Amino acid sequence: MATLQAIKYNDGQLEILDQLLLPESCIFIPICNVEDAWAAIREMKVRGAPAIAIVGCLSLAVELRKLAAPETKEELCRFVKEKLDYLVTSRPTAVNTQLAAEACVKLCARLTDNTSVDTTAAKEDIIKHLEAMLADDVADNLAIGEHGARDITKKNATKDKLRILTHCNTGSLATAGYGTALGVIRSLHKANKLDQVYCTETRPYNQGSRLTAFELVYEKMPATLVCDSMAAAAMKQFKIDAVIVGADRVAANGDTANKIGTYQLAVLAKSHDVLFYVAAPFSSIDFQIPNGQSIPIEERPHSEMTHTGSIRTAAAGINCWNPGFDVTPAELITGGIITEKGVFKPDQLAPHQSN
Ligand SMILES: CSC[C@H]1O[C@H](OP(=O)(O)O)[C@H](O)[C@@H]1O
Repeated sequence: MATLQAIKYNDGQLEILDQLLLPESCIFIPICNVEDAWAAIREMKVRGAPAIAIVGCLSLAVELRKLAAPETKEELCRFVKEKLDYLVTSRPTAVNTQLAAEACVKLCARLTDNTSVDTTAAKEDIIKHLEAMLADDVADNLAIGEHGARDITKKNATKDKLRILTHCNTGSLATAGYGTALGVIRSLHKANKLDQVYCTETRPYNQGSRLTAFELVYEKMPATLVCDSMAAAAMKQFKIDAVIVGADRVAANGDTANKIGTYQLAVLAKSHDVLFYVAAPFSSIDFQIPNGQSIPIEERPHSEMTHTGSIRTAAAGINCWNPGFDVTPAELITGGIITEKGVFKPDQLAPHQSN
């Protein structure tokens, strides 16, 4: 069975699954330009570190396909950089869009310097570069799945099947397909090594109950929904073998920003002697920052806490604190960081970065 798709892109036509309508409705909406993408990302119609970068960059490819080639490559690259700089402002914590923008700007510089490439050919090269992100991300996720499943199985060699707890949504709805942490869970399931997935609701946006549960039911994986407040009791009661979460930005030392609630799961995993893994492609690792203290944490609207849809569920007038993310220190990531290049100790990432 094919896994769910959050992003549809064919010959310059881009559509995204409006995740605000899940799980009740599966409705794709068109993204016709960078402004559409920015709004959809900010409103979290599409979310998930890799998916945000991919939708942003594909929206630029949509615009470039319609754009008459400018007079000069310098003009073309100014256009591209301006659009990418705007996209990066949509949500501050995930680093994927920033890294994708930097890579595209470097490509523009190489094309500008290459006198054998004219403006039209340069535009085509940039479009191809942006469009390749879809397939590259799926390939990364399949590799993450295999590396992660192998490592967890090896570290639980006496267990026939494994019990995994996961947080937020890190599956096909957060990426171009297959997923990161949920990709590892898919690979464990494929290898017939999965006893049960416990997915947390992940308040206040409920990525777990609305999105991860949707993916797990869709693919008939053995899964149980738990409230965020049940995590400690679940680890004790069900003897969880490992916690696997995603990442929005991993710092050079392995400190990891991920959905709010991740840090407390890491603390609980430590106290219950449960392995704690982060699953993330290198496109989520920011080697430009030394540790987690430099990671910007997005504050989301208070209405995400005080309302469920249009229904108020918190007392009017109460003050709120609604950070979208928290930072888990590297020393709590006891299982390691699962990447498309392998599983590494949190402080062992730098030697494996691409040049
Ligand atoms: C595949 S990483 C997904 C990552 O992004 C989520 O945040 P959001 O739903 O706010 O975009 C969450 O932190 C996940 O771990």
